[in-house]
Amino acid sequence: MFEFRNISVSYQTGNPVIENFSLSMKEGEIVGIVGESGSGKTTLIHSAMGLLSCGGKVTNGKLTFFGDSILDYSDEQWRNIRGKKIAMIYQDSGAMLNPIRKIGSQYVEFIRTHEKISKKEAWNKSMQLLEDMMLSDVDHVMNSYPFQLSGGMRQRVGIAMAMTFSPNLLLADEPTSALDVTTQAQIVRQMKDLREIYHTAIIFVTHNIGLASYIADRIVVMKSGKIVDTGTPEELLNNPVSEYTRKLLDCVPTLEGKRYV
Ligand SMILES: Nc1ncnc2c1ncn2[C@@H]1O[C@H](COP(=O)(O)OP(=O)(O)OP(=O)(O)O)[C@@H](O)[C@H]1O
Repeated sequence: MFEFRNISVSYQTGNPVIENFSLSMKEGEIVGIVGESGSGKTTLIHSAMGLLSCGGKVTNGKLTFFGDSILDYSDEQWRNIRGKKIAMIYQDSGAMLNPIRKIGSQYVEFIRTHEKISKKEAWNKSMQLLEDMMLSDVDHVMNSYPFQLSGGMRQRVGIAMAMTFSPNLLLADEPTSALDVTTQAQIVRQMKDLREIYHTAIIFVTHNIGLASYIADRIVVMKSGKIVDTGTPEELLNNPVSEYTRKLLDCVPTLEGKRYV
């Protein structure tokens, strides 16, 4: 469905920050990308969204979406897939919301820029998606300003908006790291449920290999822009190839020899 084939990425400053990275995503698959700060995780998912900043460029390799080479896409082609077929959520997706407009009016406008439906239909669709994210009292949420919601509620709104058009691929950049552990656990569980409802594939970027093991079908460990390990959570937990993965695993708490991820 989506493939990074042997890609390298550089910024204007020179040396590649990602080198020969390959990953092929299946429909509905969740892949966790794990690595320390600066390993290239955000650069990788920005490249998949056509959003590399500051002169960042894919200098080698191919990115394909259902067989189409997206590196050759025009602005118009990008507009048709970005937000609709490939969506993204951030550490604080609420920060993307306009602080002086209520959630409902922003959500309705967002839907109507991509789909020709009435305001009422867009309102009802927003309410349904917020309910899918387990937000209670969605009327209240729709009539609130972003600052009137908690961080966890804003993040749920951001995820609901990203899921609006049942994207084929959701790029999630540390989507829960700004939240307390209880909210983090609830949202990760809900993201797994969303995959069941919408069959969306998810690339879940995180520093936390324990969290990746919980949510992902497959984990890719990155260090300095390169893949150093890959496998199912079970394979990586029981049989890590690289020393770096072993060090990440050492940070996961154990009790009587059992690792608690
Ligand atoms: N706009 C930019 N211009 C130049 N170099 C950049 C730019 N953005 C990132 N880099 C460099 O690319 C490398 C990878 O950064 P990136 O943000 O992708 O890593 P990351 O794994 O997502 O880190 P973090 O977990 O801290 O978000 C780093 O060496 C960083 O300094």
